[in-house]
Amino acid sequence: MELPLAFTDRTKNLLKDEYPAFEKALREESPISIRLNPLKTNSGLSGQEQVPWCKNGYYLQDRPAFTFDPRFHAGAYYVQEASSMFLDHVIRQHITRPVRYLDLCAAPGGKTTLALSALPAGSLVVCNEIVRNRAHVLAENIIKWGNPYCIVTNNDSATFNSLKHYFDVILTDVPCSGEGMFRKDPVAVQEWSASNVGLCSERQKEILHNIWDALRPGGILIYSTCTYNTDENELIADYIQNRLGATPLPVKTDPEWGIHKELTGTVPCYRFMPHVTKGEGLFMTVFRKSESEDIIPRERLQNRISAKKNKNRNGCSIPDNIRSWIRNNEKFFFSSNANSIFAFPSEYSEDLPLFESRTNVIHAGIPLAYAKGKDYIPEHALALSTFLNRNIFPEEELPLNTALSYLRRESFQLQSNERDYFLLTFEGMPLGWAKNLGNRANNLYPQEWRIRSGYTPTQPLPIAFK
Ligand SMILES: C[S@@+](CC[C@H](N)C(=O)[O-])C[C@H]1O[C@@H](n2cnc3c(N)ncnc32)[C@H](O)[C@@H]1O
Repeated sequence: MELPLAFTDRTKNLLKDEYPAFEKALREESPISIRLNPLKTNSGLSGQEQVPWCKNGYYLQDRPAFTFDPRFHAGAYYVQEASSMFLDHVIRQHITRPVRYLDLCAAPGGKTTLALSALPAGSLVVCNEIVRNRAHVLAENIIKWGNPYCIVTNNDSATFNSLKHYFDVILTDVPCSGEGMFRKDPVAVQEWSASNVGLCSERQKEILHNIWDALRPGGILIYSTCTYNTDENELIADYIQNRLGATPLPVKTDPEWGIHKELTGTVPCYRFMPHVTKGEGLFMTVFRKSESEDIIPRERLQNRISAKKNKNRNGCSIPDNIRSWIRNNEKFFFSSNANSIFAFPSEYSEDLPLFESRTNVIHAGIPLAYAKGKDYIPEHALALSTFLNRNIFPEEELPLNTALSYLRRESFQLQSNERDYFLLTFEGMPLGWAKNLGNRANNLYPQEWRIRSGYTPTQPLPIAFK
């Protein structure tokens, strides 16, 4: 790896005596890590080292071909770089009651799926991505994770400006110059320039201004980047303190984790660098918004919208049998939209219409079914939802080869002759639906999610759940 000269000059200045160790570590292999979905796997991983700052994070010894593991497609785990999992520690330390949480720059969804597992149960997560095709990848990962307390939007950060004091917590995992990805991604090295660092830091300030009003007084802001320079890190932390008037919120950490403290200024910052921490580059700092402003009651925002939008909810005619497709259905409200039926947690029945009217919602709650003629076809998201009622549909467990054929959307046959919608599983985990016609089955796996490679592994899967 040929590092840009301006980068080495700047970083030598910053790290001083530590620089040689840092550069040496940049030339070493990146550790591989995954984070388990506690709602889909209630165990740990056998024989693997745990990521110390994340309850469900594990290092792997090698990089398996995740694409050919059906459990990956079932949402049993997310492949995430270990340093990023520090968010788990921050959330568990500072957030103890259910919150309304915004993940502003969320695709592909690593930190969103983490928050969905780490936040107190009953929290609502709104995750947003500005780039349209990345927003769809985000929605795919949220659907696989299977937690219904989530809304996915595709908007510019300025859109959130009007939701004054709505969120209790906002994570801004901002676009940055990506120095922390140099070891994993050669493109990040090629695209780096000192002028881009300047552009990134201006954009970061603009993003922070855009969402600042949406955070309630007393609410928490988590700011993170995956870069090393201070322009996008400590200097932005100073800016949040001095220009936005926020108070830094220290995070207790274990010295054994090797987290580096701030390199300039006095705001407590948490720096992950490969010569001291086992992971890629990450910077994180946490603030509390001052309580001095009067809080705008959330109801005031909601009432303007919800009366009209909610007219059709709950009361609309949803067939009872479809309501029974999810567990604890008394905790959800049901709604239909064109030919589709979906469910959303009742305690947020006033919130969804707000987002539907102010943002571009591309996924919310649990899509249940869509009407085709007289038939209701179960949605793929229902198969992957952690609220799916497993007593409704017949199931068939697939061996590895057939599971991979199914995930490639190839045609295949089921053991059963029963004509019905079948839930297909691998090691007991739902993968999706097939409509069994007796002599053959229609593969209902989403076309755009299918595995595009014909390769089938011959070795047993290298990840062993306990
Ligand atoms: C560091 S990545 C987010 C990674 C994500 N949080 C995760 O953990 O998987 C930053 C994201 O910000 C998005 N982005 C780019 N420009 C933006 C802007 N002006 N405002 C908000 N987000 C932006 C990028 O498309 C990218 O998906």
